[in-house]
Amino acid sequence: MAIENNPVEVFDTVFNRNDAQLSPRLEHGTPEARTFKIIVIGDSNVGKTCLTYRFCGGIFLKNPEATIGVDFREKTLELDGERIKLQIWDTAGQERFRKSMVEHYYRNVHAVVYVYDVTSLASFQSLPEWIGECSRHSVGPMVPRILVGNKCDLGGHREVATSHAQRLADGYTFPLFETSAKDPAEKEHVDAIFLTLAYRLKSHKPLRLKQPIESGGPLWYQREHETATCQC
Ligand SMILES: Nc1nc2c(ncn2[C@@H]2O[C@H](COP(=O)(O)OP(=O)(O)OP(=O)(O)O)[C@@H](O)[C@H]2O)c(=O)[nH]1
Ligand SMILES: [Mg+2]
Repeated sequence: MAIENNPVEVFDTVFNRNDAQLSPRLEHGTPEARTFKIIVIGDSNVGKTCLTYRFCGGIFLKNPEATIGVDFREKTLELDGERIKLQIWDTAGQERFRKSMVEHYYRNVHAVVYVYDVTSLASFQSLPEWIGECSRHSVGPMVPRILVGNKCDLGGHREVATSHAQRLADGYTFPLFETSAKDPAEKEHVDAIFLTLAYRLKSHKPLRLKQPIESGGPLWYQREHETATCQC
């Protein structure tokens, strides 16, 4: 769902719920899934919308419009018998379309996907800026993050070598994925990005709130074991 006009107003009206309700929950005795908020960020045109569409809907969007504010997509997975709902926030890369939404993006976020375009050195060079924006919005070090190089199907136009990206990822200790939202053969790799996060999140239990949710403070998690099999 695209947010247009006044993004914040529409956001509040359409979703009619506050960020506290987006925090992970498992209501015992009910089939409700624990819900985790994942934000997808990076420069405009790197393919954030196409990647999230490929994961949630299984298709490649040929002519997506630039995202205005944020689009929400959800996917529920069953991992080791537990239902996990990923609420994916596909954010706008263009500054003018994200200004009024930025606080919403980062509030109570559980995981972050940073996307760059392997055929655009500029989009890769922007990554420290995006990572810095997360820190400025109090996204803590325990929040799982993944670096994704998209548009690998355009191999002949590549401007960012895998080794170069790997060095950056290693420096931040983020996993690196290179893939293509366009190439149907890459669907499994696209899924792997979000499954990796789902497994990481699944093994996290809410530890305590350093600040009350109402004040916009981050949630912090205690890592437990990671699980090994997927039944999604
Ligand atoms: N060749 C190729 N093109 C892609 C791929 N993913 C996205 N595109 C194209 O790249 C363009 C931008 O894709 P979007 O998904 O809209 O990019 P975005 O990051 O969401 O852009 P903003 O919403 O403006 O932040 C579109 O023309 C897509 O068709 C890919 O894997 N390969
Ligand atoms: Mg988009």
